[in-house]
Amino acid sequence: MSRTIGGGEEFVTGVLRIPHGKGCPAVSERPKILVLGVQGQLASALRPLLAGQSDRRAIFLGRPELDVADSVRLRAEILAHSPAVIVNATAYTAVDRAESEPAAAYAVNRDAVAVMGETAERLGAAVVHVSTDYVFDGRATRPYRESDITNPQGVYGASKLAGEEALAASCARHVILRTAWLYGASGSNFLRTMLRLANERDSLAVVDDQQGCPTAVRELAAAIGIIIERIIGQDAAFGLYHFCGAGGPVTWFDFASEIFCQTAGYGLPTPRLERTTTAAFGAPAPRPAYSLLDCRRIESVFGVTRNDWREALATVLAELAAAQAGPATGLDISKETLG
Ligand SMILES: NC(=O)C1=CN([C@@H]2O[C@H](COP(=O)(O)OP(=O)(O)OC[C@H]3O[C@@H](n4cnc5c(N)ncnc54)[C@H](OP(=O)(O)O)[C@@H]3O)[C@@H](O)[C@H]2O)C=CC1
Ligand SMILES: Cc1cn([C@H]2C[C@H](O)[C@@H](COP(=O)(O)OP(=O)(O)O[C@H]3O[C@@H](C)C(=O)[C@@H](O)[C@H]3O)O2)c(=O)[nH]c1=O
Repeated sequence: MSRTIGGGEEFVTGVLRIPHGKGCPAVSERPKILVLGVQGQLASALRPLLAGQSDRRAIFLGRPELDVADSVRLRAEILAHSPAVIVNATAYTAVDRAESEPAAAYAVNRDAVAVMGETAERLGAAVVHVSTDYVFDGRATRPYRESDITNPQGVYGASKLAGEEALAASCARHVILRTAWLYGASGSNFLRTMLRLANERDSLAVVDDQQGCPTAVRELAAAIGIIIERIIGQDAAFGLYHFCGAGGPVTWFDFASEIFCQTAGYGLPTPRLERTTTAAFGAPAPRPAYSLLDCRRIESVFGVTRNDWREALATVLAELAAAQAGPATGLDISKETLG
């Protein structure tokens, strides 16, 4: 099976082969980066980033061709590709659904990560893994540091913490990046949910008692790109890092307000926003009331810079507008495009 997805890259039975230019090292000599995950927010943001590196080979493997919960196949695929670096961009991210599907959440968020770690250790490969602010209980009064005690409140956060622990136990060289409130121009995220709901309703109630900071997925991908380079250059400090947008804390209500403030500039209708509470909203999964991440460690060790979340949002909206340019507004937020 062969089909083309975005930017002319060829997608062959689940393997995305990144084209390369002249004068590059032979294909077999280039360090291979195996990205697990194809369609998700992070995998989609990593694709153009890794495509720009002519001296690396990047392979994307994910559903439907590879189910990472199939541990036998996952192990076999990693061994067959024998990468220098594995980036795990798969996860079970349905926070509310995880409460009633814990086995499915743990299969992807813990067990698959354990297999990635064990297999990487056998190969001498490094693993870059992504985790979440939802490993914390939200009772802090200052940004969470990497050394702070975890205490997840829901199944999703608990399964992600179990994945962190499984990777650490594997003894593979690894970097775990905890991030928060990820969003981008594509995929399933709060920004796109807000734009879709604004198409359907005149008013929206949004919780104003959970504090954190939105993170543009393209910025997380850029940080991962820097970390991959340092790993390949044998210059990486492995371990646990926090990474989220700068300028927080804000609430989901603040995020929604800023979204509609900025999209008004594109001539889009602005729904009336009402503040609500987590209790009144009544989502099935508990979420931390405060989950701002202290990101000084990744800034100092890897030189990663972070943008103010409002500026990052403006960039993402411009990207969305460019990708979906409509003649009238420049930003097409029809139900069809937002899914
Ligand atoms: N989204 C967020 O707000 C946040 C995310 N994170 C973490 O960041 C990382 C990236 O998240 P993000 O890109 O947003 O997540 P997405 O939900 O956008 O993508 C996850 C991807 O994993 C794939 N996947 C799930 N189960 C399997 C499986 N069994 N086999 C193969 N692939 C599978 C999904 O495939 P399919 O498309 O087929 O479902 C999907 O493409 C995750 O580790 C997540 O926990 C951390 C903080 C915030
Ligand atoms: C759609 C909607 C949500 N909300 C609330 C529910 C929830 O408390 C908050 C965020 O809702 P969402 O369901 O979009 O986001 P949620 O699934 O909680 O997002 C989380 O995803 C996982 C994967 C993470 O790792 C976290 O960092 C975080 O980004 O906003 C409203 O108040 N009004 C609304 O109309």
